[in-house]
Amino acid sequence: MSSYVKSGLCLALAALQISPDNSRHDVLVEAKVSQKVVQPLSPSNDNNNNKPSHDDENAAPRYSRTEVAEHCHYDSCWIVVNNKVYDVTRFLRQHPGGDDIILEYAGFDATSVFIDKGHSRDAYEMLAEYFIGEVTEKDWLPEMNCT
Ligand code: HEM
Repeated sequence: MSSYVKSGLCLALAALQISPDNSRHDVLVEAKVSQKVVQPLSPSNDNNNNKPSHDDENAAPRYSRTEVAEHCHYDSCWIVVNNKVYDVTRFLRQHPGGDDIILEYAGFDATSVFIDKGHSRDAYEMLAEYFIGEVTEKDWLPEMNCT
């Protein structure tokens, strides 16, 4: 698939808020259908309780899921895990599970798959190195437990 076509596809799926494996879609639809605001769960730090403050000028950059979806390429690969945005472009070639498996989720929410694969503590620590910001509050999804 050409990168031009893939870009378009990523953006279209992002507009519909659908992950490649559809795993996080139900959560969002359920939250919207029940007209409940998704709990404003803070993207907690892996050390926990480092809640972002809106007044904090040094707060991490915020990205909408549509912005994240633009980074769905080998040359620019962002993923979301628990409402945090990671630029894992530099890591693709180092990934023990191969680059393809991450690229499937490039531009998308990879929370379920990252956690379900049972990554080690080391993997979580590595992930933290690629943190670049947080998802904008309107696009937050309920967090999943990492343990
Ligand atoms: C995007 C979703 C991802 C998927 C689906 C995925 C999947 C996998 C799989 C299947 C393995 C096992 C490889 C094997 O048995 O040989 C693995 C291992 C590993 N992955 Fe990922 N991975 C993802 C993202 C990441 C990210 C973003 C990082 C860190 C920045 C990472 C770090 C590691 C590490 C360190 C291992 C070695 C085993 C461990 O320490 O847990 N992975 N991954």
